[in-house]
Amino acid sequence: MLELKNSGLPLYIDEKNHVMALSALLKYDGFGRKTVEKMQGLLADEHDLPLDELVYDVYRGIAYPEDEELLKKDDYRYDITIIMPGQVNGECKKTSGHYHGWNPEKTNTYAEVYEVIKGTALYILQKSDNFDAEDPADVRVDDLIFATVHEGETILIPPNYGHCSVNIGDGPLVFSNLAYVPCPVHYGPVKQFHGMSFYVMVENGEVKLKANDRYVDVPKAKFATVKENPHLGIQFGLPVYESYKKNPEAFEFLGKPDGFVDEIMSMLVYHDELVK
Ligand SMILES: O=P(O)(O)OC[C@H]1O[C@](O)(CO)[C@@H](O)[C@@H]1O
Repeated sequence: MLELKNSGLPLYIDEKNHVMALSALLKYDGFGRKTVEKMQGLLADEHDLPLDELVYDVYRGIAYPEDEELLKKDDYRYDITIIMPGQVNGECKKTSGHYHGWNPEKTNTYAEVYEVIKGTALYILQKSDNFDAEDPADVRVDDLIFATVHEGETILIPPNYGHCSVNIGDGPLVFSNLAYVPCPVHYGPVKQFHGMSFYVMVENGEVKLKANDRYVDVPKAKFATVKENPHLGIQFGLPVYESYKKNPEAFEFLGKPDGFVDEIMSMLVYHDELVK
């Protein structure tokens, strides 16, 4: 068992099967598992799929019992996702991908915190102002960012961006999320197009992006890494769980995205090409 030290919590991963173990000091609400079978309709190449192969596990609602009241008051939830290593017909293992719903004012959709605890993540961020169009075929992508996040770093998923997490490392990808519980989650606009606007493949050992032709007029992709922002509670080396406990007010942007969009976007650092 390997301790997931970057989480700041007593969490462990079995190095053989990548299943997580939690200390009895922590409580958690439940566990969800996605196999290749459940990812059908979202993958780049669906010929001869290894249906039983594991893609990712999500452990929801992790907390120390004494922190439950704080999390409940703010309406936040702390979860851990483990995306397995490897590819499915050449495509890196990934989550389903979804868009968050609007805030009550319909000015912005909700943000989310993703902290990479182990491995390397590529987050596909695609902005769509009409992700909830009556006819999902009308959905257009207005901006596209591939953000690479390394172990020990954290990304804020900006409001208004659909997102999908991809494991581009050699081992398992373990990341936590701090999310606003009332946030609606929309899977339809991603499923309609059979995934996000690009698939992340491995060809001859190299990570390659493959356009999903079902989308039209996708803007030129941008490539990014991330930087810290202590004002929003994000300091690399300080686990998100601890940072939240120390200063819960810093995470106000989760439930109230208005007024934070530019600051969140400014945490992305742009590059000319995909960062590995
Ligand atoms: O399979 P789903 O529902 O898209 O969930 C995958 C991801 O979304 C989250 O629920 C949060 O956005 C994570 O816990 C998880 O990584």
